[in-house]
This record gives sequence, C-alpha cells and structure tokens, in this order.
Amino acid sequence: MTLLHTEGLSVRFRLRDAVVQAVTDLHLRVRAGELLAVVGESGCGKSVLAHALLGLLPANAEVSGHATVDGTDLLHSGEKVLARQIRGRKIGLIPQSPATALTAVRTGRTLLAETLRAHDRDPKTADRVAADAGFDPADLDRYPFQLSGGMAQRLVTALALATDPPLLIADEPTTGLDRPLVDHTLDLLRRRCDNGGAVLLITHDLAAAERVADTVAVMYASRIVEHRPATGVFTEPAHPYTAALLKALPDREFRPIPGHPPMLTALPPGCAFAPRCPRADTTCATPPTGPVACHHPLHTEVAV
Ligand SMILES: Nc1ncnc2c1ncn2[C@@H]1O[C@H](COP(=O)(O)OP(=O)(O)OP(=O)(O)O)[C@@H](O)[C@H]1O
Ligand code: NI
Repeated sequence: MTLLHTEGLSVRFRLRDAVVQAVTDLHLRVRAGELLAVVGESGCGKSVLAHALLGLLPANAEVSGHATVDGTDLLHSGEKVLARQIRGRKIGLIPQSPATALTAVRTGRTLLAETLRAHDRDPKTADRVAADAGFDPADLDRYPFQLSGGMAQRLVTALALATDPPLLIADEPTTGLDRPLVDHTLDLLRRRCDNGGAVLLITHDLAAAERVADTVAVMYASRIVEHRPATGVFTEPAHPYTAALLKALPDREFRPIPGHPPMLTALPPGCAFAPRCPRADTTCATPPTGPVACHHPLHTEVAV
C-alpha cells in the first residue's frame, strides 16, 4: 500500500530579486513497511521537501505538482485540514532543529502530555513514550533550555512518535547523538517500518542510510538524481554524483567531491552536476531523465 506519493512536486521561493528553485519535479512513492532515505549535500532541498509535505513552508514559497499521504491531498488541503488531520495524525515530523521546535516555557512532560491529549491518547503514557525514544523520563520535568542538544533531539523524537503516525518524516534525527543513541534511533525507525509504518529519513549520514534503508533517493541541487533499492545504490552506484558521495566517505576513499553545488537561484538547464562530473560531455547540457538522471550512468542495468 502506498502511503506517500508525490508527482512532479516542485517548490520555489520568490525573493525580491531572485527565485530559489529548492525542489524540482520530485516523483516519490513510499509504501507501508518501507524506509526511504533521502541523502545529499547541505542545501540540496531535503528539509524544504519535508516542510512542503507538512504544509509548513513560509508565505514566499510556491508549490506545484501533486502529493498525497494515505490518499489525502497534501497540497490543496487548507491549513485547518493540515493541522487537524495531517500533522501528527498521518505524518509525524522529527524536525531538523529541535531547539527551535520546542516551546521554551513548557517542560518536556507538559509538551508530551499536550501532544498525547490532542490526539486522544492517554497522557499518562508520556514516560513510556519518552523512554522508547531514548529520553530518560526522569528528565521530563526539565525545560528545553535545560536540555543538551542530544537530549532535545530525543525529546522531539518522542513528540513525533507519541501519536504513532503511519508516515514519519525524520529530518536528521541523529544529529548530536553518540553512537549508541544513533543506533537506538535508527533501530526505532527500522522497527516502525517492520511493523507496517513508513519512514522518510533525511540524512547526511550515508552509513546510517545503508544500515536501515530499503530504498534511497539521492538529491542534488533540488532534484532526485538516483532513486533505487538501497543495496544497489551502495554497492553499484549508477549516478556519478552518488559514486562521488560514497568515495567521500572516511571508510571508503575519503576523497572530497571537487567544486561546489550550483546556486539554486541559477540552475543550469542541463545536468546540474556536470561541472563537477568526470564523465560529463556536451550531451549533459540537455536535462537527463529517468530513475538515474544521467546521460552517462556507471551502470545501465539497474533495478528500479
Ligand atoms: N524561506 C526560504 N526562502 C528562500 N530560500 C530558502 C528558504 N528556505 C530554504 N531556502 C533555500 O532552499 C535551499 C534548500 O534548503 P534545505 O533546508 O531544504 O536544504 P537541506 O538539503 O535540508 O540542507 P541541510 O542538509 O543543510 O539541512 C537552500 O538553498 C535554502 O537556502
Ligand atoms: Ni535540512
């Protein structure tokens, strides 16, 4: 069963003298039981994608295309529907910046109890929900400013899991966590999928994605350039950008990708990776399409 479906999803921000093309023509499908990892360098549009799905973009954003969760239209539902029926009920979000997501004047226990009550769940389960997310219930009476970065991270994870949404979007959920807690969080996400939920995991951490993902979408300069089963992506990357990302890993070749991603205010008409790509030639001036968006993929026989 498909839980999340996007077709031609695009997001642009209109600035006074420029347009930021943050997400371009995204076709995604996440099925119940699936953990999809979205990976890519800083600024490629991952968090904007998450915010677009939850209706959390600022007023200068223009969204086009289609997106549904569990059959419900996400882009043409009003704020009331998004607030009452989507956020928390159908889609949970572990936000990228826990500190800004937490309300300074409420303790963890109050925040958690309010969330549980708002979704007709027993507020007395707050301790268990916190513990499941790796947050010590003994610390629930602290205010957000009394939490370390890693503790705040675990608290927002508990808040997102409290309502048990079918789709969870986790935006860099392991930031600031020590290795055992990273593993704890990843196992938690994996378990949700094994129990029939779906997770869209946004991460810089390719090792994390390799550990738990069923499918991987590699994003570059606002587009998904490779979207395939995880095993294929990690063992036989097809897009030169994916191959370069893997080579940059410390336990692989530790070779950084030369150059920089393009400005999202001035994207080229053809392949945006071409200026950094060892395989680029004149054909790359036209836009590549397909599950591996490249005119010269490293592998052509890829399972999609
Ligand atoms: N409100 C906004 N107005 C204009 N540009 C924006 C706005 N929000 C985000 N952007 C731009 O959209 C692009 C994508 O941002 P996004 O936060 O999605 O990146 P990301 O892939 O999540 O990066 P990171 O890995 O660092 O979190 C960036 O260039 C960012 O500057
Ligand atoms: Ni982000």
